[in-house]
Amino acid sequence: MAASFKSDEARFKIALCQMLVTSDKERNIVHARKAIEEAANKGAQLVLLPEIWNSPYSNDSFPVYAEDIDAGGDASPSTAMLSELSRNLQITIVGGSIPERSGDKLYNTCCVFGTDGKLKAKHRKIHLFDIDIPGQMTFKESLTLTAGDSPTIVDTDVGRIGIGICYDIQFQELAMLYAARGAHLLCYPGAFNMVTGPLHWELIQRARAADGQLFVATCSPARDTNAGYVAWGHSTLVGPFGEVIATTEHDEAIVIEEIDYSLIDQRRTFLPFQKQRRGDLYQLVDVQRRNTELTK
Ligand SMILES: NC(=O)CC(=O)C(=O)O
Repeated sequence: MAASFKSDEARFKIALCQMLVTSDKERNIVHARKAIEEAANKGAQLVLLPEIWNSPYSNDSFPVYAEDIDAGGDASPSTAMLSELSRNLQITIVGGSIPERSGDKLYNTCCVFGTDGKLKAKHRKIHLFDIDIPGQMTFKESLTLTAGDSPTIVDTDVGRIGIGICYDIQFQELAMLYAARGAHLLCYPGAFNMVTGPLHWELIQRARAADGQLFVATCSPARDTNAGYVAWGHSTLVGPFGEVIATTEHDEAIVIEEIDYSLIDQRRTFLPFQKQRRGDLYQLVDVQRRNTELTK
C-alpha cells in the first residue's frame, strides 16, 4: 500500500525539464541549472531531468563525459550543481541521469537529492538498452556500460518514489515491485528514439501507471535532429487511472503540473485491484527482500 499523506502534503507541483543536450558539457550544466531555477520559481517542489543530460547519448561519449559521483565536488560538477540547487531552492531533484565512473566501470546513473541537498538515492540503470531492430534502430549500451543491480525506491518530501531509467520502463515487474513497496510516483528519465518513441513511449507509461495505480513521470531530452541519437521528446505525467495529465511535443519545454496523491486511494477504491489480485495463482517475488530475509 502507498504510505498515506496528510491532505496538505498530498498536492505539489512537479516539473519535467525537457532540455536540449549538446556536446558542450559546461553549457549543459548551466542550461540545466537555469531550467531547475525556472521550475522552482514557478512553484515546482519536485524537478525531473532527462536521461543523459550532460552528454550526448552515445557509447563514444559515455566514457568522456562520465563523472565520479561518489568522489563528488570537482569530480562530479553535474551532481554538485544538483545538490547545491536542491538545498538552496529547497526542492527535491530527480536528477535525470549522467554517465557515472566507478572504478573501472561506467554506469547510467540517476541521483536523487533531498531538500537539504543530500544525495538520497543513486539508481544505476538496471536494464541496459541493447536492441536491434534491423534497418531502424540498433544500440548496445553494454558496449560501454555495466548494468546496475538494484531497484531504487526513495522516501522524499514529495512522497515515495520508484526510479527507473528509460529502458527500465519496459519491464513491468520493476514497476509492480515499486507499487508493492508503496511507491506513489515512478520517475523515469528517458530518451526513447524515433522508432520506439511513437510505438511505446506513451503506451508504456500509461500501462505502468494503470497497472500500479500510481503516478508516472517521464522526462526526455528535447529533440535535436542533428544529433547522432535523435530523442523522441514528449515528456509526460500520467495519473493513477492511466490518464495523461500533462505532456509536451519534442521541443524544449518545462512541463509543470500538480500531482494530487489523494487520487491514488480514490482510484484504488474505484478499481480495487489490490484486493482482487489472485495471490493464490501468481505472485510477485521481491528477490531483494527474500534474500535479506534468508541471510538473517
Ligand atoms: N535510452 C534508452 O534506454 C532508450 C529506450 O529504452 C528506447 O526504447 O528507445
